[in-house]
Amino acid sequence: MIELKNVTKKYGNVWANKNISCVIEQGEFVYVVGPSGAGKTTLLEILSAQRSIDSGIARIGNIEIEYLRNEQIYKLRRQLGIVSQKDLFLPRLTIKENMETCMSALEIPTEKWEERMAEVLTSVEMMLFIERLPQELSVGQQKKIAIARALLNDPPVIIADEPTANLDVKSAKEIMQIFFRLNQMGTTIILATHDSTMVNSLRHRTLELKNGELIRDDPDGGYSRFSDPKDVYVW
Ligand SMILES: Nc1ncnc2c1ncn2[C@@H]1O[C@H](COP(=O)(O)OP(=O)(O)OP(=O)(O)O)[C@@H](O)[C@H]1O
Repeated sequence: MIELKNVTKKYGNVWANKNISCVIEQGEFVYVVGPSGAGKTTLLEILSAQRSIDSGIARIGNIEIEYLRNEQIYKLRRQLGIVSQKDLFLPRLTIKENMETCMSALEIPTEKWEERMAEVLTSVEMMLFIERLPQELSVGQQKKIAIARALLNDPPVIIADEPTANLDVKSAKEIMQIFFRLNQMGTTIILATHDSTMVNSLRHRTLELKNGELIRDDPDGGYSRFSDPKDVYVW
């Protein structure tokens, strides 16, 4: 379970997150929506222990994020799958070498590397691309690799920040199918997006932020109460 109680984060005079409270249970699929600058990335960074908070309480499991010492933060992050807005790959290393670097950091035993890498890359249909350099892949393919990398430690929770940004509809659907499949297998998914059509098409609980405040926590989902019901993708 993830729990936020009156969480606040300010940058100077800007309330990036203001008094946010919510509980996310294991196995939920939650969209985080809102206009640019609403505080989505800040919220996801708090949930993944990448950002400190000014006040309130943020808990992942029974771990209180604010009071973590450094090595505990490192341990906690290793239990989360994080897909950031900008996926950082080591540009001179192949996908295989990038994955190996990550598995080394995660302290996965070397004898398990090949099997683990094949498992996660096959799950996103990218096994054929392991000898390529990151820049030799399309944006959508890089995103799939980023998801595969986030799966290496088999995390119970995946936090993804706009994973379909800058993708065409077909690629966006493919990426979302991966998240839906993972969720069906029990993984908690917390996913920030601007894609109102996606949020309306496959409805899940939706947290809507505006000016740093949580203005809607809707278990029935949908981008907005006022959104056009015809505004959906055909799957
Ligand atoms: N490191 C920072 N320093 C100063 N202000 C910041 C910083 N990070 C975010 N902000 C400000 O906090 C507010 C929330 O930003 P955040 O990136 O969380 O929004 P967002 O909803 O993710 O936006 P987008 O959809 O454009 O990615 C914005 O006003 C932003 O300018």
